[in-house]
Amino acid sequence: MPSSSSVGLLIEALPYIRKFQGKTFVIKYGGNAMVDPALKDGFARDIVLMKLVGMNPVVVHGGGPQIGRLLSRIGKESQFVQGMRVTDQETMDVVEMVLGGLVNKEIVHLINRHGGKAVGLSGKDGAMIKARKLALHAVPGEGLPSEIIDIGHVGEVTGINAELVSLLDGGDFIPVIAPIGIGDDGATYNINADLVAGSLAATLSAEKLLLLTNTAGVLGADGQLMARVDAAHVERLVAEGVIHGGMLPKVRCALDAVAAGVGSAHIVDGRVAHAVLLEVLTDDGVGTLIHA
Ligand SMILES: Nc1ncnc2c1ncn2[C@@H]1O[C@H](COP(=O)(O)OP(=O)(O)O)[C@@H](O)[C@H]1O
Ligand SMILES: CC(=O)N[C@@H](CCC(=O)OP(=O)(O)O)C(=O)O
Repeated sequence: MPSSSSVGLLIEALPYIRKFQGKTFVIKYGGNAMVDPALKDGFARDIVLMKLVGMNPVVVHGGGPQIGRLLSRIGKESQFVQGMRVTDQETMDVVEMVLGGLVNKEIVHLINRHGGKAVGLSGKDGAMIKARKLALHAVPGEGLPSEIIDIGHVGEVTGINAELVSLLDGGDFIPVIAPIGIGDDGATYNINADLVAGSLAATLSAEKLLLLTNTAGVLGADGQLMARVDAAHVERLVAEGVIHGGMLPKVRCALDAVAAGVGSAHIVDGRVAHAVLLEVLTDDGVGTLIHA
């Protein structure tokens, strides 16, 4: 017998389930949030439940730590500039193997084991993610000499062909996407998963963009969680160095997504059990809301 408190939770979820019928949610599952087997199971069940009650979850995954582990096994150090992995040709091969292979299939398998119908794709499938070489600009105070920094085969999204994603959504499938892009020149690009999630959310006019990571959300100068933050405040925190590293692409893509019409963007603590459902189906959101 469910207790009255679990019935209360279901009743709390009801208006959200009605409001979000048929709506698309882009959920970025960061490599740092894929730590504990119970949490991973919880994530998969959240996604399956969303689909069963009529929403369209689209998963974009990272896998930075998993890439780093394989690189170190072949004797290669990981190096990051502004949260982006410096990617030579050998690193690009490892990135494609780990993201398109291991991590993608692990998530697909998890979702399917919990009763979903997940299909794994990389940006090469259906020519989905078009990219060009990222022009990374030096941030003041970083001590780097040139205006534009060359970090190798790192890409930025130039276009998304979401036809395949829409087809899968319509057919009851759950797309699980690895952030690999293709250039006009045929080159393969390593793209930060946050940036792919943001662009995909904008292309699909998503209701929400959720970025699951390993912090409570965006922390301010005092180290406290910020419940909401806007564009001007983000730029101040970046200039002060309070937002740095892996949080930079997150806040930037979240701002771009809301500016492009995505309903809302949230940076969410993936270490909290069922963080996705807590954000989507309850009155108290978790993490930081990024608004224009
Ligand atoms: N202001 C900030 N608030 C929270 N985290 C921050 C902030 N600035 C930098 N970070 C860093 O960003 C990290 C999240 O980015 P990243 O490691 O790339 O995660 P993911 O693998 O989930 O994409 C945090 O663990 C933290 O170290
Ligand atoms: C260019 C770049 O940095 N690409 C990332 C792609 C994976 C990713 O984004 O993983 P997380 O979300 O787990 O950090 C990388 O090589 O690590």
